[in-house]
Amino acid sequence: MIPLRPASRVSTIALTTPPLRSILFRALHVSSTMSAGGPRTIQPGRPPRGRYDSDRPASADRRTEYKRSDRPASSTRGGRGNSDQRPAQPSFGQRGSSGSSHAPRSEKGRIAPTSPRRLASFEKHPSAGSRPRSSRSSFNPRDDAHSARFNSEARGGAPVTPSPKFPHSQPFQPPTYSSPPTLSDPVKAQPKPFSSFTLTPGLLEALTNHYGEDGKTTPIQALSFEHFLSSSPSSRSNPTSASQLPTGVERTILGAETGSGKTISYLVPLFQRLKATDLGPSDIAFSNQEEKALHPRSIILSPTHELTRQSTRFAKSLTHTTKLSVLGLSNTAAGGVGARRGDVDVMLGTVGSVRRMLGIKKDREGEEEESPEEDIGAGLWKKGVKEGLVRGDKVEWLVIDEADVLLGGDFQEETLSTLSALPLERINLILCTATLPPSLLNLINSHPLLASPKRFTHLLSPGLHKLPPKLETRFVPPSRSGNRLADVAHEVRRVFADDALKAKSQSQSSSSQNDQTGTGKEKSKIVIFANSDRKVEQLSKTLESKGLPCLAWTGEGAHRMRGRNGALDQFLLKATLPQRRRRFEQGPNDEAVSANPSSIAVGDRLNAEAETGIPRQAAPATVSSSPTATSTPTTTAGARILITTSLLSRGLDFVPSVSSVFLLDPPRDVLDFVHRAGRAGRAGRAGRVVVFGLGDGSGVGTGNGSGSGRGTAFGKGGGGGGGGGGGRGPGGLQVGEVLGKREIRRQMVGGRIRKAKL
Ligand SMILES: Nc1ncnc2c1ncn2[C@@H]1O[C@H](COP(=O)(O)OP(=O)(O)OP(=O)(O)O)[C@@H](O)[C@H]1O
Repeated sequence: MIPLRPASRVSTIALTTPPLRSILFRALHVSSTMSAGGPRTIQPGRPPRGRYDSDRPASADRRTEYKRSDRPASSTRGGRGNSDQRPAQPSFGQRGSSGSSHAPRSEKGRIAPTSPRRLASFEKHPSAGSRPRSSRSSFNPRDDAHSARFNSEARGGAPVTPSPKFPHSQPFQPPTYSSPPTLSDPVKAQPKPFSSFTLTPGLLEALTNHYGEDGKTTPIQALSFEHFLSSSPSSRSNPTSASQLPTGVERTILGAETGSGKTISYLVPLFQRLKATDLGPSDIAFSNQEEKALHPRSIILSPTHELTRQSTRFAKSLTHTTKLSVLGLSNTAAGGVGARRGDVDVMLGTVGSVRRMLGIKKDREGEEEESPEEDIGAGLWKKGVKEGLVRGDKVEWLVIDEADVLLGGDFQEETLSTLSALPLERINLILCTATLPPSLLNLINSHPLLASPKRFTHLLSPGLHKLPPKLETRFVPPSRSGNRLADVAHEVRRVFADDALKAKSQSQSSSSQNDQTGTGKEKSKIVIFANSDRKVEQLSKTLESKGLPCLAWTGEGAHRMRGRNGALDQFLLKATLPQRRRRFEQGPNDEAVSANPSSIAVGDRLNAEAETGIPRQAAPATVSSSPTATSTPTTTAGARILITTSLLSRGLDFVPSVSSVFLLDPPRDVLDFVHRAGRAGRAGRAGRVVVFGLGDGSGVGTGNGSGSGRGTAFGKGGGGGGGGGGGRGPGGLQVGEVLGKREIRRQMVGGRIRKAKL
């Protein structure tokens, strides 16, 4: 008899745009109720105990499954996804039954099968091969009551008060805004055709290329275009008249849920307005020194090099017919940065690289001046690009992408020092964010650099602080074996099997309709987030040992140190560049990488050999991008699993085949959850997020008075957000562990912050 996975281990709830504050409530609540026997109070410090309904040990279940399951390792090798291929975009805001597009739902009391073969037979004979749940788990009215409450809330009903039986069921304080942000009028945010706005022909053409003739704005784009493009700067009502800001200088905050098209919402107005104020060839008379300088007209700041590279490429794809120059400081063609002179219309970079390019020295109390190598992602400094190369005198626009990160936590000081080096009083400022914590609002209302002399215009999508509409959430409590890494491997296979079955049925239905094949050709992928580099390494080794090739991507990883995204190509969506630009943008190795998936491995491996001196035959299949790892850095073309940290949780647009996001560790806070989960279900697509380990002994930021002052909800500084349950979990993982602000920054920047010698 085929051993089946106990049904009670996974609970699935179709989410339809729930308010943030109940997400983690549900996480703990559901995981508690999922265990047989009803709810249990979470006890900090207690090790997790998973429960299976059958007497069969979990390990026996898994062993059998591993033996008989498909091995994606062999089947995917060499089959790299075409990340350049832009899929048909589903229209935004479409609601669908999220459950329908994912794993086949078993009837109540039945178990979802876990391999394609079993799934196929399950579809044919739903009653065969499944067994009724044990009496302990066959039906838990609390689950249903919970789902009903939750769905009612999601549909706009009154917020649900957490059950008093669960003291930790609402671990995060709901945001307490001193003056709550006002969401924009949903009528104004209605999607409109791009052609209904007065856009320059080149921009309209580029948008049409991307999203088709009948392409429409998303809500945040509608709000932004309406605000920035409906009239000329001078004719717009100018609330700054009582202030010191020159007429027309603006302060705007763009807030919208993840994957809702915020990048276009600031790029298009920016390009349009730069075009409007374009004076032609540089009007600056350079001194000898300045001749070597770059004079950007706009700067876009991001937290990571990966995001900078992706945004740069996207910006270039939008401007190729508008004759605006775009320069990414994180490009692989970094030599080009040093070679550039004079005006640049749009310059993109991490806050670290822009700061250094502006010639700002860092002066952190208690720390040594960081070496340029700290900011390793771009490799600029290794390539001899000089500090102080950029002048801020011509900057008209400044965009801070992921503003809640860059203006909060450990990035704040660095960002503010960068802003202070620019003539902010005459620069239009756009803050862009998917989460708007009170701390960010407080900062922009009170910090002299930002608050004075005018308030910000808030353009906030009605969907702000909601999960993408078609994102489904699952919670996987600790298994009986207590080995979370093995649980992840098990769930990976389950998800791949679900997706394969779905793709197969889609392809069958399309072939019967059109006598064609071709839907769902690309195999699904999973992005797994862990809270530390060490866990990324641990998990990648475990998955590798179980025949699941993966790419581990950490801040100090070898690929990153070479300043390239090549190995990530199979996971990241890349805007298509015109041929001639592509040649300029990509070095010879990158060109090869794009042209031929298998050449990723060759190109990177040769580089790795050159840099590390380790011969390539020693390379294992798994990519290990951490310098601390014992394995040789290489790449796995065709890997379907990406394991990473907060580094890739912000802003990055993953390929549509990334169907699922796994959270290995309990999310640090609600913001962390929203951003990590938001890497799936983008652009109105269906997706799922699977959260592991929220069961007994776990807890996230429950404010247990640990006094660490870290991991607090919604960026409110100070205590209250301790380590939750704090139980020592399986495999040496700390359950309920929270990340410090500094750790987040370290993961994103990628270098070590050295302490001053006392
Ligand atoms: N009007 C549109 N129609 C269809 N697809 C769109 C539209 N605008 C943007 N997209 C697509 O939506 C995806 C997400 O866009 P984008 O990365 O800008 O989201 P975001 O809101 O910045 O997400 P995050 O908060 O995670 O940074 C991209 O693949 C983009 O091409």
